[in-house]
Amino acid sequence: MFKKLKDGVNSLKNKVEEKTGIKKEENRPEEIPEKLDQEEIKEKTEKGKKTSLTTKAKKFIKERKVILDEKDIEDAISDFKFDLIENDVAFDVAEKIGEDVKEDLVGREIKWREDVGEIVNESLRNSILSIFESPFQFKTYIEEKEKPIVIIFVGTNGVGKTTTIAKMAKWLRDTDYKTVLANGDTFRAGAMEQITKHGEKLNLKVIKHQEGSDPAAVIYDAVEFAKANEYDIVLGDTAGRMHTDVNLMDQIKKIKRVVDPDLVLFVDEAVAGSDAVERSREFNEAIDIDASILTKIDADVSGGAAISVSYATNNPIIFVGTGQNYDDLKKFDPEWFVDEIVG
Ligand SMILES: Nc1nc2c(ncn2[C@@H]2O[C@H](COP(=O)(O)OP(=O)(O)OP(=O)(O)O)[C@@H](O)[C@H]2O)c(=O)[nH]1
Repeated sequence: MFKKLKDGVNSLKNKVEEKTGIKKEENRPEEIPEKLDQEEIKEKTEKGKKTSLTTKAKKFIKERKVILDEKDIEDAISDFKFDLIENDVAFDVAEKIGEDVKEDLVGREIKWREDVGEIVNESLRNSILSIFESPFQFKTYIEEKEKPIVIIFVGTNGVGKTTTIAKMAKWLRDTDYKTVLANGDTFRAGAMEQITKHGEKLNLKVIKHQEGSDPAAVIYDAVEFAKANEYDIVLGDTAGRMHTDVNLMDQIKKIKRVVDPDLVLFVDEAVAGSDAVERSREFNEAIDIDASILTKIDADVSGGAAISVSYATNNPIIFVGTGQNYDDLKKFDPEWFVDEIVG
């Protein structure tokens, strides 16, 4: 998973390693050579390696440590930012990560036995984890919040909103929360059928009105139903809409006004890459989302969208969709994500 991003990280590590002149552990001699082998320097220079590398190596062997300066890593960081952007990391996010890593590495004293790759890894880990940092925990929220909790799902067409609602509904049902579904997608005939089928399969109540009716009224009715029947959770589906469609964006604002949901969850597909990032920004601006869910992470995705959606909305990603079955919804774990990329 996330192979291309991993390649970018490895390339950054190799470049910084090369600049320090500190060899990878497996290539390192047991003891520090007393003096630099002049033949080796000559050979390296002749092969076209930069003089700065040999100077650095010479200095290192003499002093048994290297202090990284900006020019040592400038090019490597710049190439890395480019790799990030190529892998769906938004420009401002790539800038932030590049600057964080640079700030952390410049002036760093690296000693003989230290692993340069590991030092770069740590810098990257800290920078990416700081983007995902959030006090919000979905499970705790559901446990502690006054019931019924009303959650609406928003996003563009076909990204997996209804499927995600069904997956979440199953998990809530299995955790003994009384859950009702609301079909706020009155726009598309198939949508009603789709959510009704999920309701039947999961043995859950679905509140629906006829096609073309006001979606805000449907979800409002579901909330009233939940209150009257002591349900815990209302999951409201909404029609897929492009953030550029003013009328439909006005409609979702109305749903938010009328229903006053506890949580607005933005759903998008990880495969959409930078488009998902742009959409998350626009939806957040229009209706102030609380968290995101990225679907289709099981497809061959670059992974950059996860970092960028979180940064662009300043909100956590709480779940990822990992397939088309009911159990294919996993809690998003930033540590897992960073381990996948950085190793
Ligand atoms: N591989 C994979 N497919 C998914 C995932 N989530 C949803 N899908 C598939 O994506 C397609 C669209 O899903 P829907 O749930 O209908 O999407 P939607 O956002 O409700 O669509 P609209 O109602 O048109 O806006 C379906 O074929 C789903 O099975 C996932 O995590 N992985």
